[in-house]
Amino acid sequence: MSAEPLLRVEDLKTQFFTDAGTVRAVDGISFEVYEGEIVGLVGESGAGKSVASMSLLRLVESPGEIVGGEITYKGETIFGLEEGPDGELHEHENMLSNEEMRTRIRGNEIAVIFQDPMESLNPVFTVGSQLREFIELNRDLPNGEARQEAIDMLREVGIPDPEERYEEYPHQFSGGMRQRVLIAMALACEPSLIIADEPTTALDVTVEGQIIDLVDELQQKYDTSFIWVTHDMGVVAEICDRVNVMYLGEIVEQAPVDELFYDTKHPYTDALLDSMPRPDRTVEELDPITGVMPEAISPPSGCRFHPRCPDAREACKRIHPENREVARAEGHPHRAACIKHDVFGSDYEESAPLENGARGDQQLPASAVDSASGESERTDGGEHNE
Ligand SMILES: Nc1ncnc2c1ncn2[C@@H]1O[C@H](COP(=O)(O)OP(=O)(O)OP(=O)(O)O)[C@@H](O)[C@H]1O
Ligand code: NI
Repeated sequence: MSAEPLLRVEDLKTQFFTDAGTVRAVDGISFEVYEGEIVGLVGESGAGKSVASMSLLRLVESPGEIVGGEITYKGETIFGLEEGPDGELHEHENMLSNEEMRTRIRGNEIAVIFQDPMESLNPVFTVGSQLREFIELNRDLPNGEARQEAIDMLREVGIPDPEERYEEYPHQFSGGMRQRVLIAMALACEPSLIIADEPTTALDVTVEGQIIDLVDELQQKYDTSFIWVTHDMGVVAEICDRVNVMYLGEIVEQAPVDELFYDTKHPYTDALLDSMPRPDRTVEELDPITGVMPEAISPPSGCRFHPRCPDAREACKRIHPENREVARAEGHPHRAACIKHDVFGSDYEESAPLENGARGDQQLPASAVDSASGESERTDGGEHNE
């Protein structure tokens, strides 16, 4: 890609320091978002999708903390650590201040839409007044114009009779309509990037479809980029241009959406796709993923997916693969963190297969806190091929 990405995330790590140990919720993820793209973050519950999203806005709360990596947005440093002369890690000197994040970035540059609109809407104020106040706070509009702008925005997101609905309270709106209000609010400051964290998960399929169509339409009109968080591969297929598949705090596969679906490179992505209802398969053919995702507090050694992976071999218990480019498609890398691919140059081929599936659940004991980086060989020592 020649153009600079809007957002670049490099080796981002976010951890929660709990009594039970360190939760490696986001454990070294890297991805980019280019202008006008809808980029998916997909994975099972607990994969780290929401923590990753909150990290991008620097909204992680104690006992959580971003402990490593770099987040760059339009060339500015949202987060960055660098080694000082004393050998310790320090925040970049040009890292945006909390004040700048609050006044300049959040809402204005990067907006967020959550799953539950009632968390973002105050039940005691009318929808219109909340939208108007938000516009007043964030945009420099002459008196009275914010109201009109709010009504226009409600119309824009497909709310019928916006003048009347302006005066109504959130509980008078259906779930889908409330989600439209949040989209209006997110769009109100014309941000360049919107992070949508499972915004349609609570809605029924028909309403979900309508919201997705709306977002598609608005995205084309305003050329806004999106990070779309979901556990649903069907939604990914509908809306995303490129996709990041997350498993236990890591991105295990990254590719343009068609490439991901038709030339899948990671067994976890395969499993997600097999468990998804599709028009070309009957319900009986659905194949739920075996086992449960282990805790981020004690990830398995080697490849974190190996205890559930149908392709796992002995080497997978030992080698912790980084997300490495295995192909290119549509001018973008197709990356996968799986040593069965030749570019890893591992002994996968010669290694003995593991009998997964038959063995059920093979989680490591909880005492193995932090075992992942301590005991595994990593593949990311030097030979990057990008
Ligand atoms: N406040 C917290 N304290 C401790 N651990 C946390 C906290 N918040 C999140 N985690 C842990 O971080 C990991 C990632 O959680 P996250 O909410 O990002 O998952 P997710 O992919 O968004 O899942 P879901 O689909 O359920 O929303 C999980 O192991 C979770 O238990
Ligand atoms: Ni989440």
